[in-house]
Amino acid sequence: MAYTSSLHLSKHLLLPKPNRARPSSSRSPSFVRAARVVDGAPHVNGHSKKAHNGKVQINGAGADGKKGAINGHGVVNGKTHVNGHDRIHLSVTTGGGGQDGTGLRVAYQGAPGAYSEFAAKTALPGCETVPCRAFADALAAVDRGLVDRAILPVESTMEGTALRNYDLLLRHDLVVAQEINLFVHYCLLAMPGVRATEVRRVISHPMALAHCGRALARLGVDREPVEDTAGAVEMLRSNMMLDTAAIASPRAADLYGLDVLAHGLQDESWNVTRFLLLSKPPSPVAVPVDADAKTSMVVAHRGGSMAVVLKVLSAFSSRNINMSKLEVINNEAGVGEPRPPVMILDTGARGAPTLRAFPHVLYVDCEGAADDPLVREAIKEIEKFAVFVRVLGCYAADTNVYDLQ
Ligand SMILES: O=C(O)C(=O)C[C@]1(C(=O)O)C=C[C@@H](O)C=C1
Repeated sequence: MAYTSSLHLSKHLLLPKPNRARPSSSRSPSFVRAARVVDGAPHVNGHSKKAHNGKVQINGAGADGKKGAINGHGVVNGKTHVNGHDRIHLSVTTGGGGQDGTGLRVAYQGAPGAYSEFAAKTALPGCETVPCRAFADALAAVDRGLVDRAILPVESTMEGTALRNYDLLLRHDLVVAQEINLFVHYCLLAMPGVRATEVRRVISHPMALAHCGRALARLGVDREPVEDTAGAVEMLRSNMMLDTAAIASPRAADLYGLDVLAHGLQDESWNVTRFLLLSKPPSPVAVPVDADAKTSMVVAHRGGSMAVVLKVLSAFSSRNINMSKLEVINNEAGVGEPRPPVMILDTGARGAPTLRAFPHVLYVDCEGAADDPLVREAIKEIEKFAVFVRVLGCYAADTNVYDLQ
């Protein structure tokens, strides 16, 4: 049987902790933190709103997504909000997310205007972004030393872990240097003058189509996946497609001069994607002394029972180490429709790094630095019963969620 189960996370994605003071950067005024948390509830524009069912409200978009909506279609500032979410307006202007990116080249999948590009610019203000046809090309560009970093989306609040991107990451001798969480606000874009009623087909990245499934069903349009959201917009523009719309960011609309037919197309109002910035080892970024560290690893085991999951949990919990992600992958051969085993580059292998196949794998993120004595002990304990452990990186935990303005 092939299955994945995920106990991950996203406490961090959903409920970011109060932020340590970071210097704001004037270099990237277009990115803001989307939510700050005080007392465990996200604050947007200084308002903390918790719905009666414990879900978070943003700018009045209720947990049922219906506030301000007429037949599920809200209209705010004259724009249609298909899923009833108000467009999120933020007044928190704390600047870019991370380190100075001046002089750094960051590869991303897609055309200019893709969410990955925004995430890279937020994480490394001032960096030069390098578009690539596919994520594999972006990672290969780091491998070959053509760029300094690649950016890879690895999970989203709506879809969980992006397994295909993890597969890619594990095949390379790269380390996680930084993380960044981006609020993903989807718009429906069309050629200037095209009306919503004229749209027969919607094109976008498969993840964007999945995140907007309910809205697209309501619109009753055909869906076609393409490589990335901004690529879809570029395609509309260059082919002058008048019966087709694209799902992409409001920034992509500005960049390519398209009309925004609707905002807030995502099925869930709280739609956050987590990206990792990857570099060649050793990581060029030291975790600042005043920052919380996070360590990501992959653990391969013999399978046969879920007891190993409990052992991993116990290795961390017995040392009071918090885990922020645990993804369980079991790809057994011969039953049902198996997924192929996970291929992991064994970077510690004698001689050249070797690709090894593992059907039973766990993806783990924990709080703490890889060289913290307790984290080291936990990993040593796991190594006793695991077949293979590879630390993917140790980096500063960034619990902020950033938004495009
Ligand atoms: O197509 C883009 O714009 C991307 O950056 C890729 C991607 C993804 O692969 O998840 C990134 C964020 C959004 O969730 C949608 C698509």
